[in-house]
Amino acid sequence: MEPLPVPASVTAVLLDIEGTTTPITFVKDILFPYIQDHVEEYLQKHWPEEECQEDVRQLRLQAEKDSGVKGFVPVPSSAKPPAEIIKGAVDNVLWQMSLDRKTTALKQLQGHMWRSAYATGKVKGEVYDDVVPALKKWKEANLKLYIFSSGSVEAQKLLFGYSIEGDLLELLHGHFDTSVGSKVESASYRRIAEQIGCSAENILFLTDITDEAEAAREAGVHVAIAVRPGNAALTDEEKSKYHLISSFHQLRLPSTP
Ligand SMILES: CSCCC(=O)C(=O)COP(=O)(O)O
Ligand SMILES: [Mg+2]
Repeated sequence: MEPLPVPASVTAVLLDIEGTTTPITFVKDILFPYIQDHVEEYLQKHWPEEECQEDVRQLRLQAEKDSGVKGFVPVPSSAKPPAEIIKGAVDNVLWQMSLDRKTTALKQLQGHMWRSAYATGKVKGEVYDDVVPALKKWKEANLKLYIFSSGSVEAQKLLFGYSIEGDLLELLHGHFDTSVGSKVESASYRRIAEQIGCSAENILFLTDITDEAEAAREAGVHVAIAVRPGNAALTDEEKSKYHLISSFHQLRLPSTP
C-alpha cells in the first residue's frame, strides 16, 4: 500500500485497539475465552467487594435496557440469593459476549477480570510489530497519542502496560472508552476533541471498522482504515472511500522525507 501523508493540521493520533494496534485473534482467542472460562469463579470470589457489586448492578441496569432484545438474559434483583444473582449475571455476560456487545457494563467487568491475568503473566498484550516504532516516532515528532477502544480504560492500560513489548503506557497521553460515547456516534469524537483540548481536524483516527471511521469523519476528524490480517473484509466501495494502511509505517509526517 501507498505512503499516506498525515495532514499538517494533525497534532493528535487516536488509535483503536482490536484490528488496529492488536490482532483480532488476541482479543477473540485469548482475552474473551479468559472471561468465559473464569466469570463464574470471579463473581463468587469477589462477591463481597464493592467493585464487584457495582459491576453486577451495572449489568442489571444494562439488562433492563436490553429487555426488548431477542434472547436477552435478565440479571436477578439484588433481593435474590447471591447464587441466583451470580448465575443470572454469568448467563448475561455469556449472552452479551456471544453477540460481541460493547456495553460499558460488560467492558467494565471484563477489565476488572483481566487484572490478575496480566499481573500474573498469564496474558501479555499483543501489538503488531510496526506499532511501537511508529508510536515512538510520532511521539518524538510531538504528536499526542490517545487510545479509543470499546475495552474499558483499565483494560486498555493493562494491555499496553503488560504488553509483549514491555510497558508502553509512557507513549500514550490518554485513553477513552465508551463512557465518552459509542465509537459509531460522531458526538463521541467531538467530546474527545473537547477533552483533548483541540479541534476535530487536529485528530487522525485509525481504526479497522468503517462505521467508526464514518462517525469520526462526520465529526470532522481525519481517518484511515487499518487493514490487518484477519480483519473483516472491506467492500470495493469502502476501499475507495477511505485511506487504507496495512502498517503504521505508511503514515508520513509532514516533515518526513
Ligand atoms: C482493550 S481490551 C480488549 C478489547 C475489547 O474488549 C474490545 O471490545 C475491542 O474493541 P475495540 O474498540 O478496541 O475494537
Ligand atoms: Mg477495532
